[in-house]
Amino acid sequence: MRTGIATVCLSGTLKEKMQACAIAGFDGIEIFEQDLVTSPLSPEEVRKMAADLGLGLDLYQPFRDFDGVTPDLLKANLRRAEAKFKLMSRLGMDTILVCSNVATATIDDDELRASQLGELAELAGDHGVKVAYEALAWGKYVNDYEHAYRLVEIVDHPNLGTCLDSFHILSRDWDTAPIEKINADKIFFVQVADAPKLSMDVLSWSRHYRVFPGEGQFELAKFMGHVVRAGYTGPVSLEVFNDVFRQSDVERTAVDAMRSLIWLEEQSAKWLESNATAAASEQKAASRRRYPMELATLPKVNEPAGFNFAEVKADDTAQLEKLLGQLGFEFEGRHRTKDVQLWTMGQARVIINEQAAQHAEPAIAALGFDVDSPVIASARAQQLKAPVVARKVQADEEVFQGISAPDSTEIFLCQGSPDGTAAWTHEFGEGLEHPGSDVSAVIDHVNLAQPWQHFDEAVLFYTSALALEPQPFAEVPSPSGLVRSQVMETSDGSVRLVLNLAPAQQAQTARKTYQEHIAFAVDDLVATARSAHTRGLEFLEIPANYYEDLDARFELEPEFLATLKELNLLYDRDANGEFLHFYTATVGSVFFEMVERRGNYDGYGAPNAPVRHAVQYDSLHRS
Ligand SMILES: O=C(O)c1ccc(O)c(O)c1
Ligand SMILES: [Mg+2]
Repeated sequence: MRTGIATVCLSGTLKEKMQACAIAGFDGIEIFEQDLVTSPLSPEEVRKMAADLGLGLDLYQPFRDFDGVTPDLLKANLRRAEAKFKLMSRLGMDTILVCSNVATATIDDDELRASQLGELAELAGDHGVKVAYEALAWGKYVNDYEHAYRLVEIVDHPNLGTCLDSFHILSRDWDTAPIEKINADKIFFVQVADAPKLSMDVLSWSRHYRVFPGEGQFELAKFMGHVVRAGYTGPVSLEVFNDVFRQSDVERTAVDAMRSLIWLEEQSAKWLESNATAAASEQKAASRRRYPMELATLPKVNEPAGFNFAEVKADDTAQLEKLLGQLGFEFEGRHRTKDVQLWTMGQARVIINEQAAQHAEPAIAALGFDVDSPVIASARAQQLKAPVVARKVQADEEVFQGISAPDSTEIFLCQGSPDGTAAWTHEFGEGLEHPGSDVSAVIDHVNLAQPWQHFDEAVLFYTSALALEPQPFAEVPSPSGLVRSQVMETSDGSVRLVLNLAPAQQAQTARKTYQEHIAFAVDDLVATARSAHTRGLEFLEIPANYYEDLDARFELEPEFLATLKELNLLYDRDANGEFLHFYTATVGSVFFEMVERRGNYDGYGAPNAPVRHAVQYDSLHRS
């Protein structure tokens, strides 16, 4: 698959964008007109730079408001087009995108449109240019890709084809299956963009909220499957208008973009395999290469089976040790060569890492996941351009395959075991065989705060590298704004990550006010809370108003309600079951949560999240 990206996706100057695209490994780019017009580089210099960087200049765009106009306007439009064709010849480019008219079209007549597009194609032919006609979702008369293609068919000129843009097609819910009926020679270009499902006008949605494939909710693998089945072999190019990407680090965004295409390519191949038509499978039997477009695959991974460990890091670890002890964790010993400690409760393993920078406040530093094969999982992550984390190991020590997540949490791919134990624990203390007390406890979920400019990147990272499934995002009210919250989990819930986006105001204060937490699931939360209370644990104090509201909503047994209130426990219930939980006070940027899931409760106590945010906000501003 030939990969591409439109310069409009990225921040910076045209030169910076082109360099970043080359570093990220794109085959070609779409030059967005604005980027050229505002560049100090001459067209010849751009052409040379692209050649030097090994980047194809695959599409010049956009050319707006051409068709369905009065004769006067047509004349002016053809003149304008010719100027661009001449420019393209200096750039060494041969394909231009012409969008359906949104502003100046006054005549809704396909015959007229076809004759005008025919004139454009003829002129383009004189300059060796190919016109890719694209139906914008908000086009005045042409806003449907099948309509745009009908016009291309009517004109029937070698220099006129169509451009398929997933956003314009999927935002309008157009059926993608008819793409297969399009003559592949007439598909001059394919653009891909994902988006969250939002209910708003489609123009604003397109201009501000597009994201890279895998970061939104569109069925892009299916879209691409139909494109591949149509026989298309040209560039598959990202065209993502996004306010955040346009102000983020250009090289990093380009890598995120490339990751999305590598992942989409694999997903498209997968979609084709599981949606093979009878004809296609016969063809498959006949030859291994079923379609003209070759789709690369990746090392395959299953979703992780569980958390292997969580690691918190601090310069002064005393507070962390105290908290874990009060929660009922046992200190299992120090590592034989590294300055790290192992604490366990049942199968929940927490590493306290003392190798932090001076004065570094406690923070979540790493997460380990149980995978079938750490080597295969690591190979996959690296092919998806995840940065590798280097860890020093001595002889006889478990070699951890590590990658760095977008928020720089280190992710370790560990060998899972059927009984939930971890092979590396013997490196601690006196050579523990199977540490862990007789209580049953596991890591239930981990909640990570994401910097605003890396949230979408994180969703794609965990989806593509770890095979976690993103759930629809929610917005949780907090005293300093709505917190965007997105759950990423395995189908059986054995790994649950919650990504939270701190309100911008919080990210801007000098003090690191965002908080992250690790939640442990136990069988008897009330008993766990009572023991923790006896050991002097400082609970997050829940306001009395909360318990009144709880009673109003759930009509709880008075005794049970009194216990919840006494122990600062939170409660939720839905059709599947019940959820009890409590939070500790925060040390540095970390706090812990203890939960008990009853029945098949599958959530996170979302109705209680605003209470937690408010209490934490209050305690921060009091201290
Ligand atoms: O938002 C626009 O105007 C616009 C321009 C060119 C495109 O290819 C597109 O998909 C949208
Ligand atoms: Mg487009």
